[in-house]
Amino acid sequence: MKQTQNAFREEARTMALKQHEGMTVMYTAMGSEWRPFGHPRRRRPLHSIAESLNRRGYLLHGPPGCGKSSFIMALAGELEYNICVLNLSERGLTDDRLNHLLSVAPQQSIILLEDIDAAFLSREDTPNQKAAYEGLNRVTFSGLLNCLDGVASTEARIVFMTTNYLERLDPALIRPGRVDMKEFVGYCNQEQIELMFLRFYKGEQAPETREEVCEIKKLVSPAQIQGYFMFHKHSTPEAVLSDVQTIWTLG
Ligand SMILES: Nc1ncnc2c1ncn2[C@@H]1O[C@H](COP(=O)(O)OP(=O)(O)OP(=O)(O)O)[C@@H](O)[C@H]1O
Repeated sequence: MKQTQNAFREEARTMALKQHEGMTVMYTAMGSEWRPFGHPRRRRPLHSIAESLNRRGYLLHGPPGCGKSSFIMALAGELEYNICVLNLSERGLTDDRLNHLLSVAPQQSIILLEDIDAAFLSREDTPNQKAAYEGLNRVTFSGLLNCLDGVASTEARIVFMTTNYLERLDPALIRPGRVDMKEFVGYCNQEQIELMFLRFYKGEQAPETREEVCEIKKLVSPAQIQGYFMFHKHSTPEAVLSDVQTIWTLG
């Protein structure tokens, strides 16, 4: 019986080794032994290190409701990637847990760190706030940087961060190598307003209403326009047209 078990184990080991041929397995120390950690990674030729310097992380910044998350959803759909969302402000998320989660995140996935500015204290916070913060079990800034550098070396993962406040981010977080592309996602321009109205109203009462919106010349987000559409789902064209000002006050 024992012999059969050993033979079976040996065969499983050989099969596992075969399966991971050409792959680099990562291990972590658990007590006194090493255990495989995360998914095996394809062996990395040296020249790929230089190549990958160009494709590590992306930062989308801009006012709320302008489409940062929607863009990432659409991109994931297009690439057939999954999205792993992480809230760094979550209580109990320590450096180790973050490191672990990033290592075992499914392959072909976008790691999305939302509202990255909210995860750390800014220099203006009071000593009281700092003390309260330090008492919590949380991710440290240097822990996050290490984790990000680790993810960057794995294949088939893309890191996206979003924030409403670019100016609150520490330059170390968004330096090239960690964030290689920063993109501002802002309020609607006239063309976008037109497109949204035309799509929603299929041309019916669209023209006058969108002209009204453009004429007001106030910044408007796609989320605000969408909220307005929802509010007026069953309204008459006259009501839609007479109520344009509420785009900025609804919700
Ligand atoms: N370009 C767009 N076209 C149509 N709808 C949009 C567009 N951008 C955003 N929306 C709609 O606005 C809502 C909010 O968008 P989203 O969550 O992507 O914004 P966000 O920039 O990520 O906001 P926040 O900074 O608050 O997280 C969603 O319901 C989305 O459908």
